[in-house]
Amino acid sequence: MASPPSHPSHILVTGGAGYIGSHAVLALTEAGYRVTALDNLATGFAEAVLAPAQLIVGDVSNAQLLDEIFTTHTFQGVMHFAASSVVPESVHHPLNYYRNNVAGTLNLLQAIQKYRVPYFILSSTAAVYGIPHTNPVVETTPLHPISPYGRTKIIDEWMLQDLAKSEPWFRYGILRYFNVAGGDPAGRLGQSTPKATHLIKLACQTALGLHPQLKIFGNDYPTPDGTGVRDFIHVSDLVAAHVLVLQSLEAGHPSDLFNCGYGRGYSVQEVIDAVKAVSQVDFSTQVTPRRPGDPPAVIAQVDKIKQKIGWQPQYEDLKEMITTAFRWEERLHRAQRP
Ligand SMILES: NC(=O)c1ccc[n+]([C@@H]2O[C@H](COP(=O)([O-])OP(=O)(O)OC[C@H]3O[C@@H](n4cnc5c(N)ncnc54)[C@H](O)[C@@H]3O)[C@@H](O)[C@H]2O)c1
Ligand SMILES: O=c1ccn([C@@H]2O[C@H](COP(=O)(O)OP(=O)(O)O[C@H]3O[C@H](CO)[C@H](O)[C@H](O)[C@H]3O)[C@@H](O)[C@H]2O)c(=O)[nH]1
Repeated sequence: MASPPSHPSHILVTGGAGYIGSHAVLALTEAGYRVTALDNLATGFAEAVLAPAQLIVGDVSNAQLLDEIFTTHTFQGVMHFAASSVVPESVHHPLNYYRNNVAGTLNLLQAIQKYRVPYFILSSTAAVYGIPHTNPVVETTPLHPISPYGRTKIIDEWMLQDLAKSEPWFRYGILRYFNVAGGDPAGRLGQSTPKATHLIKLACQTALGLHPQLKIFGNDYPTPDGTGVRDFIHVSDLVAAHVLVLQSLEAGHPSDLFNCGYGRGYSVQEVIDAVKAVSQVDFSTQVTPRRPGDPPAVIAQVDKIKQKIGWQPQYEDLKEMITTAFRWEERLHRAQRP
């Protein structure tokens, strides 16, 4: 982690009460930044915004609120995590996704233009690539999103790129996350997302007896063991990348776009075996048909982020990542028991 600057920049973190945003708030605070989170608590939790960061409860779509926030504070940068991000939900309610992810981001960018906030970091996603024909996926791989969610994130990327072309004082970093998992290794934060659909979180919940069994969505993929393969990145490594990208913009580097993963894949079966080993529970699984829209394998090419901003992951070990997720899930489980 970089040493704290002598005059801390003030960073606005939208979605700062959510899973990844709350870890970013913590990483920014530890790097010496002053942090304010803006979150409507749709899927986030006020207690996830750890002091001394401040939370403003409100919506990025509220232009009047943004006027108030940007006139009472001077921000040097914005990290924009606030979004809706459940792929199947985006298929059933596409306009809600365009409203929250596109209109919300547009509203925020209009305020950023009005108040001249120089640095912006966007949460994008591997979902912009759709079903990759080859792996690993490079940043220049053509974009073929297959869900409204993925399309809303491409539109966000385009808005940023066009704004930067028209405003020379404005620079951005776009981070395309692959599969994010785990929690703060010191146990202060984790993934509390309600109704999460993510494999590692669901497997940990199943190990704790919260689900009778874990479904394996297809074992007939053209992969070594037939189950889907994904590139899992620990949330603490991901938010460290955000801080480095922000610092590179502050140091004068140009706008850029980066994949965020580890460049290696684990299969669904390998993840399940690792969760069983960590939890020491041999929970039940059931193979079901493939989940519609799931690519067989998605693995990031991550040379660019390593070479350009010197990002070095610390938590690549799958069992270590799962251990942090499992410990957080145990804590949530204990807190919810009468
Ligand atoms: N979790 C992943 O695997 C993953 C992968 C790729 C990209 N992403 C992206 O990362 C970002 C964070 O995702 P997450 O997993 O932490 O999800 P999350 O749901 O935990 O966090 C999103 C946060 O944004 C808030 N929010 C949503 N709409 C808002 C609005 N209009 N105004 C203010 N706050 C609002 C929610 O209350 C929540 O706290 C999202 O942009 C998501 O698309 C996540
Ligand atoms: O109960 C489950 C849940 C998942 N899976 C499998 O596990 C793998 C990972 O699935 P996740 O739902 O955990 O993650 P996705 O790869 O579908 O999607 C995640 O990564 C995407 C980028 O690749 C998007 O960013 C998206 O928002 C984010 O949820 C897939 O092969 C899926 O079929 C199961 O077998 N059983």
